[in-house]
Amino acid sequence: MQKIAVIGTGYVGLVSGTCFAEIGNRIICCDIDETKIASLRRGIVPIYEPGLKELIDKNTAAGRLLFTSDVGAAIEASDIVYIAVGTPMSETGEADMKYVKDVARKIGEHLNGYKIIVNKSTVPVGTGELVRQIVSNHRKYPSVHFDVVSNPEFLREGSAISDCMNMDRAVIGSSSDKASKAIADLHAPFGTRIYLTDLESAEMIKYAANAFLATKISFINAIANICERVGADVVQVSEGMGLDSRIGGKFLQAGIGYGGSCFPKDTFALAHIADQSGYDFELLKAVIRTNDKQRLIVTDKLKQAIGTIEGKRIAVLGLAFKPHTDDMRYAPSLTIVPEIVQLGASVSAFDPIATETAKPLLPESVRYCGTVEEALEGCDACVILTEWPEIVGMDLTRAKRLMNATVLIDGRNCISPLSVQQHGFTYHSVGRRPVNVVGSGLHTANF
Ligand SMILES: NC(=O)C1=CN([C@@H]2O[C@H](COP(=O)(O)OP(=O)(O)OC[C@H]3O[C@@H](n4cnc5c(N)ncnc54)[C@H](O)[C@@H]3O)[C@@H](O)[C@H]2O)C=CC1
Ligand SMILES: O=C(O)[C@H]1O[C@H](OP(=O)(O)OP(=O)(O)OC[C@H]2O[C@@H](n3ccc(=O)[nH]c3=O)[C@H](O)[C@@H]2O)[C@H](O)[C@@H](O)[C@@H]1O
Repeated sequence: MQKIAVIGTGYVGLVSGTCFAEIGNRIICCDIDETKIASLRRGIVPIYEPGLKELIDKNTAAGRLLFTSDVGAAIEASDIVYIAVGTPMSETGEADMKYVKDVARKIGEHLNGYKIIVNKSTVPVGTGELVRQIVSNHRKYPSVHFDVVSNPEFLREGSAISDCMNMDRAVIGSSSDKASKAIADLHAPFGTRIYLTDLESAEMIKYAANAFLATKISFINAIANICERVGADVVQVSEGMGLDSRIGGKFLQAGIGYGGSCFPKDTFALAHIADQSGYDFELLKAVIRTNDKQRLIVTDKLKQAIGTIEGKRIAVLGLAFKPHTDDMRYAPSLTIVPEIVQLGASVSAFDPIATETAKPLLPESVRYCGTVEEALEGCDACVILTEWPEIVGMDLTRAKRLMNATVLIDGRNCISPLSVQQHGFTYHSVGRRPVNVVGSGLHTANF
């Protein structure tokens, strides 16, 4: 059993702290946000993540998971201190390191014995060294030693618990073998593969991984745009490409582009790191530009389908940046909904979970609906922005009855073209052919 302080109770701090508790460690999750800590102590989990509340309740009841706003006391009571605070995008594109630096100072001030300081936040290369210097400079007892480790997080929102419990790999970077071993041992109960490296490479692995995944998405979106023009079907193209094990089928789902708290900010941050190092990362900059443009295709398609948007009623289905989360950070809906409203349409929006997070961020005129059906009633077109199961599985017969006109813009390619066509809808997707060719797809050799 390790005594661990996790500083920052955002997605990463809460999920990884809870998973470390689940495998038998004593975890103190701490945050300077006292309201958040007070809620967590009352059993109210501030984010929507499937399975998280149940796991928090189980581990708090077992006494393995504690919450406090006294960050100093949590540091003093622990042998391992995880930094899991935000590194948001600053105005100039680079990661804002303010919170990490504040935490490093705090750790220095409360370093009452040997501790391993582990950075889980996504940070520019060199941050481990920066943390080491800040902690050193603020040490109350200069004779007390510490080690710094980089252990970046790879979980995805919406499947965070399972990602954490079944990591593909844990990347552990440090110049101290003793500290690396301790953090590798901590991961042993997860049965995960361990990749040991130096601090700088571990920090770079995180950015490179996110930038590569973002590149796959922008690449397939560009292919989808070409498919539309030349009459190919991007779903079949990506399936056919993905069967090559060197390419792999994951992250090749075309649509309106990536959003969320990480890909947008991490691609910008890596482009900035490259610029600072004297390398113009043109490829990554093109990935970002392609993604920014991709969300604009929704209103183009809408105009194409219904002519003028002014005075029309549009149903927007899905607001969160992906299903199974209430996170609205850099969600495509934040660009698309204001654009539709600005073009003079009235918007009826439905999202099963993200409505409350979305409200302060979207135009006041948006009408929020409790069901897909309520949003569809009387509308001239329906736009799908997030592939929530209740949206993918909507009753098309009922939808057709409720809608004024039968235009469906599927920004996530999540509805079967054949099915919408059979129900009499005019279907607009991102790079799909209106109807799949019968007999297409994977067949065995003796077909
Ligand atoms: N959200 C995600 O799915 C993933 C995020 N990451 C990375 O992990 C880091 C954290 O991300 P999120 O959890 O989304 O962040 P977040 O912004 O949601 O939460 C950060 C928390 O840190 C707290 N905090 C800030 N300064 C503090 C201080 N001095 N002392 C104590 N608490 C403090 C804030 O009050 C907030 O509750 C970022 O670097 C992010 O890029 C990595 C993988 C996945
Ligand atoms: O650093 C992070 O914060 C995390 O960022 C992403 O996780 P997340 O943003 O939660 O969600 P993803 O499932 O990766 O989706 C990101 C965006 O890409 C979009 N996407 C994803 C896959 C795809 O094929 N096509 C596509 O458009 C999604 O709709 C979503 O908007 C990474 O997948 C995680 O490994 C990483 O830890």
